[in-house]
Amino acid sequence: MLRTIGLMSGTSLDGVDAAYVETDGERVGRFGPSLTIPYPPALRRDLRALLDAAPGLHAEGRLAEDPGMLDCAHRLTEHHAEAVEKLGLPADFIGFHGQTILHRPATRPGERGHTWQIGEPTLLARRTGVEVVHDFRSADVAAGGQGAPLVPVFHRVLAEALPKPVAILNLGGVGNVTWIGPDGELMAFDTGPANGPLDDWARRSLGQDYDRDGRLALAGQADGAVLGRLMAHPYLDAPPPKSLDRLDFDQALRDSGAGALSPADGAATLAAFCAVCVGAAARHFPDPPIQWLVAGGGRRNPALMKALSSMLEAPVRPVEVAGWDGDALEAQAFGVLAARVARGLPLTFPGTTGAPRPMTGGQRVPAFA
Ligand SMILES: Nc1ncnc2c1ncn2[C@@H]1O[C@H](COP(=O)(O)OP(=O)(O)OP(=O)(O)O)[C@@H](O)[C@H]1O
Ligand SMILES: CC(=O)N[C@H]1[C@@H]2OC[C@@H](O2)[C@@H](O)[C@@H]1O[C@H](C)C(=O)O
Repeated sequence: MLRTIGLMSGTSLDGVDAAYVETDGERVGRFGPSLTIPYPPALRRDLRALLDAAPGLHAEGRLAEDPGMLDCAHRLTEHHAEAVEKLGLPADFIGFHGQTILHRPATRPGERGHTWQIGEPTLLARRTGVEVVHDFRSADVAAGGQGAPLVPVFHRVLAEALPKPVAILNLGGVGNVTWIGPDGELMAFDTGPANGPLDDWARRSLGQDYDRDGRLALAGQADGAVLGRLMAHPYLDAPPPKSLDRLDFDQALRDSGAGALSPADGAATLAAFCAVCVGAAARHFPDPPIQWLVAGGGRRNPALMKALSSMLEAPVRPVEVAGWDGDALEAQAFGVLAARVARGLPLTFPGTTGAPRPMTGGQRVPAFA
């Protein structure tokens, strides 16, 4: 077994999750401690500004040298190094996802896709003295895959003993789902917006980072007209494979008229829309799941969990019912993925990213003694 530390900083831009896992990439020997290092407010703000600017900078070919981007990459890497130091455990590999600032997979055959995760793997290897595995998505995108989601192969390891079919739903800034069939078949894709638009709404209407415990959403009513307009978005019916950039629905949300709703009704509508997207996702599965297991920060939002329960036919429960840690799951996944890279095992599959065949990926930066 390899001793790994997985590091994931998700689309919510709230910080970096770190988790220790002993694994050979195909099984987990032991989970160890995990922790989160929140990003300071200034870094969150700068990352958000970078996310907004990234499409324009990319189109002009200026993203790679953008001083703001380089500065953010450096600062967030320092927080990743701090997370590893705080865990304080010896490791053979670090799985370093980096911060996604732009995700544009190819939309048709022959088109060239792009996915950008920022961070300084060499700095991280120097600071920690541990070999760093990074750049998990670009080989898949270069081969015409979506480059996301990457966690499904880890979900399958976790769910080995569970009755199938089972659906594992991650509610981060964006939602993503893994359906696992009776023989371990995988179907995975991004469902739609999850906490991202809700967080933006809470920031605007409450001046808070998020709608804690869904209090605002629970006080409102979903608006049928706005919801109807959002439900017409072509992403929902599009067959998988498919994946999203954090801001892909921003224009549709602006056009939907949601901005004119009261704070509570707006939050209720966004929570309902997240659930509608998951309901639409379920229509793509080969067979209905026996249960839904929910990971990510959204499982802590009772408004989202309630909306999901009324939308879906099977029970919807946090992953903790299966004995997993819903806050550490994505970080753990990048430990397992680092081990898979080290062992030359595939990361992505036709059923997960639409890769043409099971694909290896990732790059390695050696440890500096
Ligand atoms: N108590 C809570 N009540 C309501 N929402 C919560 C609560 N705790 C966390 N959240 C939501 O969860 C979000 C963070 O989720 P998470 O850490 O899973 O996202 P992420 O990993 O950054 O995103 P992604 O999985 O898309 O990369 C917060 O921004 C917030 O919206
Ligand atoms: C491009 C990118 O960073 N995508 C993230 C994002 O956050 C959730 C969803 O969208 C998922 O597709 C992915 O993250 C997880 C870790 C994944 O690749 O499985």
